[in-house]
Amino acid sequence: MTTDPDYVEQPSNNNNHWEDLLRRMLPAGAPFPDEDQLDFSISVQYQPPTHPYPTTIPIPILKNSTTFPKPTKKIPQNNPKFTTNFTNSIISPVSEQVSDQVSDKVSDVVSFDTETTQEEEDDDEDQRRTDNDEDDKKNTELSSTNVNDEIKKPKNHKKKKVCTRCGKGNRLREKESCIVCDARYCSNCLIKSMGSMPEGRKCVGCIGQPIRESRRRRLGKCSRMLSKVCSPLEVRQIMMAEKECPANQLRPEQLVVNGVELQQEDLCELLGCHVPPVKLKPGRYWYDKDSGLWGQEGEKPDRIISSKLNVGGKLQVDASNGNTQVYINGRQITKIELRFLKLAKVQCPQGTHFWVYDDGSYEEEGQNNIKGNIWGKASTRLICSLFCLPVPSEHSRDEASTLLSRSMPHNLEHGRVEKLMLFGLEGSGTSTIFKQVRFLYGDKFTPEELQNLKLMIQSNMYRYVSVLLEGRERFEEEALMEQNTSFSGNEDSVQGDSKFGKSTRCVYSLNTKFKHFSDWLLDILTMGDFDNYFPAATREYAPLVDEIWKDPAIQETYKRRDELQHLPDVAKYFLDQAIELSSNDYEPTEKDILYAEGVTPSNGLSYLDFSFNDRSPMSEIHDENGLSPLVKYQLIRMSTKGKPYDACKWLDMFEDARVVVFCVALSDYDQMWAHGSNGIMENKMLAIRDSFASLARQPCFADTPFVLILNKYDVFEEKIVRTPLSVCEWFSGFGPLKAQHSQQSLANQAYYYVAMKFKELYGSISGRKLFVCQSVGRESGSVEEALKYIREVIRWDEEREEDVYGINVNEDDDSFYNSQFDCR
Ligand SMILES: Nc1nc2c(ncn2[C@@H]2O[C@H](COP(=O)(O)OP(=O)(O)OP(=O)(O)O)[C@@H](O)[C@H]2O)c(=O)[nH]1
Ligand SMILES: [Mg+2]
Repeated sequence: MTTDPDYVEQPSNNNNHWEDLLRRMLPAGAPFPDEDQLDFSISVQYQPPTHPYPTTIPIPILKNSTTFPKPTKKIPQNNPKFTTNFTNSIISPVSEQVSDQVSDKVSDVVSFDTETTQEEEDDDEDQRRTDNDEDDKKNTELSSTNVNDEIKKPKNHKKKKVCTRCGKGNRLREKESCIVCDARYCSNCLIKSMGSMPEGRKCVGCIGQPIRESRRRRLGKCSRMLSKVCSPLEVRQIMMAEKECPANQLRPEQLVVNGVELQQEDLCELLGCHVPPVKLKPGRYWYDKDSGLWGQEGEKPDRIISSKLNVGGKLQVDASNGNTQVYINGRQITKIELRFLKLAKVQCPQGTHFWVYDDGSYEEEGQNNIKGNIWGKASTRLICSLFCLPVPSEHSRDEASTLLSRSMPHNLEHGRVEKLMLFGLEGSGTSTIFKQVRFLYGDKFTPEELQNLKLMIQSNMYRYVSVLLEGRERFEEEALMEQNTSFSGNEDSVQGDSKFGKSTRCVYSLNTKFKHFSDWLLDILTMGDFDNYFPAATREYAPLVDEIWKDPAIQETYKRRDELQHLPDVAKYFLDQAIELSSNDYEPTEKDILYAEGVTPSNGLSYLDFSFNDRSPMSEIHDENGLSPLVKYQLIRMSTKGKPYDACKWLDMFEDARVVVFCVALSDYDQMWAHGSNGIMENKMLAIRDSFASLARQPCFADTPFVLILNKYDVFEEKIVRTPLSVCEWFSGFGPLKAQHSQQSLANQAYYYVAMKFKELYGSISGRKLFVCQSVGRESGSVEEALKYIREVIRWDEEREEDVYGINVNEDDDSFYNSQFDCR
């Protein structure tokens, strides 16, 4: 491919430039893809050999192209354009012919760049003209209905992508838009049109005017374009002004509390109290003055604010639309609250009327007898937070007053937590990914945790030995039986006792000196006494374990590990270092912890708070000191041990999850799995497919983006050359292109095929796009890339939401296209 030196510098000067470049990347004769058909929802990881920081980026799928994708393309290392995360990325056009092998349906799923119709364009013209009115109307109507249903996506947004001031640029170029009138400006015109931005991103003529409500959620959130145009200090000042200047604040008439519209003094009281409802949007709310519970009208409580505020009307019995016949301070509570109360062991038969005070103490109405404190136990606070019910912080008042006493109330933004739900069938690697996230971004392991991990690792070691010893017994029996049935009287052919013409030894026969230990260990396991001895006796038997592990009979047994249930491949890793792991001063390394089984519960919930600590332009904006990122994440791992998600009654507690991540071990396509209560064996990938489908059908995740992690790519790559993908009947249509034989390219094709099968399935269930990335759970870099991909998906989803209002600034797309430009 030829290089055009001008193009990197001035891509925006020529609207067709990217097309030229793209055309050059396509094989001769391939039809040129329509930009609306680009699909970023499959990610590949590429690790260039000489680059220190590999990156995952989404690959655009170019529909209607006629050739199979070339898997990767390199970006020149010395390209000055790439100083961001994407420096080391690759991007390649991927023909959706792969998907055509699967079905055309996928192309029908909703994408961010939806096709437009004339009717919709006309509608949109009207829409735009009346948009401000509509915002206002909405504010007065204070509707809480789904915005997606309410407002059509503006269909002339291609026109809008052009800079309002200079008229230049195409839809792929970044724009920043005015938070009042939505006029868009390119980087050259931004400062000229918005000046010093004393009220944030507003055209000079819009200063003083109220913002569009649809922009409220993004107030104070910097875009990449702004951070390129202004210095970090300026960005901080502009963002602070945007969030805090009076013109951009809510107006009292936009809020109705307990059926009564607020007055200015009510709003002041509400926002000025110790614990105000942060990030308040226009709407109708209910407020329980006695407990401080606060929620949207018709919804469960959303937060706990200061009690006893004199705002709004009287709390109505049906304020939260509950139907449980249990009442708190006169309000009929919702099902979720009732479930929580039951878990918190509060007796609440139907008809109970509770009186709950702002410190959490409660009593039954009329009994004058405090029965306890609802939020008293740490465990109930945890359940509460997992159920998305508000939790009063013991220090909430202190915290809030400290925050308020600081000059920067935007610190409240620290409260933003995005929940990432991680699901996957047993063996998919969710546990490993969870641990990797903790190593990458979470808290360090405390000495106590390390001590527990050490004991767990030591116990596990004895479990592995016992599985091997048990398997050895079985194999020995089988081998001897076989030898004896084929015994033809030739006594020389067998070793051992030939007195009765029977062989008594074979490759699985254990050295007699281990016999006693072996019998004892298997006995205590059978009797359920294992935990009484281990890990306490670890050190005592460690030399023996070491010897047994090296014994040829055990090594022979290990060779047949595929036939041994409950023997993970990490057994070798730990048994190889049995002596070291048993010493007194052994401390688990990161790798030991990563490989250790049982660190996260394999049945139930675990959660982990983290934030990205990378400081690239792709990462979130940071606080005023530039130290900690403002967006926090909570990774919630939910393991159901194969139980169908339909049977998980707790799932709807996570309806506010920001993204659902489903992890699949790609290498499971040839594995068998006992399914259902009858234990019938079936291909594991079919079980995974059904499990994934059942999750995708959950109404609570109907609006949540889904990311599929295709994990264990390393094992897959190695396996695919030996075992065809089509051993799984779901993948029987896979026909790899003959021209590409290499292991990598075969694995790559198979990866896309599997991804498209899942996308097709998800599309048919939800009508939406599934995002897919690959990973190797044991490699931290790979998990890091998968996480960044998930973060991008969240951003896209945010922008999609905004696009519904016609304010998509399309920043991310631009970066990807830029990356693509450089694939020469
Ligand atoms: N080779 C390879 N092994 C992996 C990968 N991801 C996880 N593993 C291993 O696969 C095994 C199963 O992974 P786990 O992390 O236990 O996943 P899980 O079974 O979903 O989680 P649990 O239910 O807690 O057991 C472990 O031995 C991991 O070390 C990977 O990408 N490549
Ligand atoms: Mg496991």
